Amino acid sequence: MHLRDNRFEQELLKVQRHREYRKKIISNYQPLHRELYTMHAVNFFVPSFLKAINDNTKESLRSIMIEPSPGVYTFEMLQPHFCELLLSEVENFERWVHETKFRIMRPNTMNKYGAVLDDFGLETMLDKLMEDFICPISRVFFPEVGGSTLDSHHGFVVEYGMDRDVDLGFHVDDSEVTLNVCLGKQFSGGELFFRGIRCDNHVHSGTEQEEILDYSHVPGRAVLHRGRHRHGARATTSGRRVNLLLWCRSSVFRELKKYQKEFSSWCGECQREKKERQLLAVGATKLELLNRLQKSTS
Ligand SMILES: O=C(O)CCC(=O)C(=O)O
Ligand SMILES: [Fe+2]
Repeated sequence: MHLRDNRFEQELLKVQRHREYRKKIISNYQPLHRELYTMHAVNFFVPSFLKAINDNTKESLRSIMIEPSPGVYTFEMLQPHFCELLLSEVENFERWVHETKFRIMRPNTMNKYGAVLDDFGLETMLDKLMEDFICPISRVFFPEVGGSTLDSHHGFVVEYGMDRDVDLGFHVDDSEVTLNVCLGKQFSGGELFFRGIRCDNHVHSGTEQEEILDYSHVPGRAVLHRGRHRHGARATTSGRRVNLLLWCRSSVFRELKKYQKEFSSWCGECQREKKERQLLAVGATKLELLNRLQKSTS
């Protein structure tokens, strides 16, 4: 068997196993707040957010946004009541996990706590959230990384506190666009820090002064950024912080990226290198012209 076939088989097996895992949870876990499992926009979102999405113009979306650093957008999004319900649903799920001793998968390798919302029945609702409420925004603000063609997601909550994860290391997300909304509860610390957008080749390169941003989470308030925007979360020093994360992906963008390797217009370092090459080229042309002028006048 070819290596490629083998890898394909393994991938298929993984998908099948995950499907079984999900089925097992969903057929055994009893949701506490059924109203969370289908999209009820009026109950979920604050009126300013709903209006901007309904108007669906660049201006209306801009009007609810703050952009504290290029490429990081924050806006009021979730109603306090929705945050409370989701927090209580997650607690209920965790109680069930504890009581049944079900071995759950964590959201990713960086977290010891937290839960994948897609795994216990919230996938359809989160798909709608991405399609109808995030895509209209990312289409306008992140078109160069597939913001208009988001077609799959990974939805989860992260939990920080003294008896949970404390902080989150510097990383990039496996997403084109990431939505991060604070659900509560009461906490201090836990700031998000950003350090500029980078492609695979430049992910470890230095940071420019203007790329540095520290953002303090506010319950109900969303942060939207490119997955390739380098970031991390500082220690939550007291209380408990829970955030909803939606890593949104575009298969179209991922396919296109394979054929467009040498220059990523969205990477800060690629842009700087391009500018430097242009400056060098301009300098060389000037020198050449000067040489010719000198020759013709001597
Ligand atoms: O804790 C946070 O707010 C950041 C979480 C995050 O960046 C992630 O899970 O990818
Ligand atoms: Fe992240």
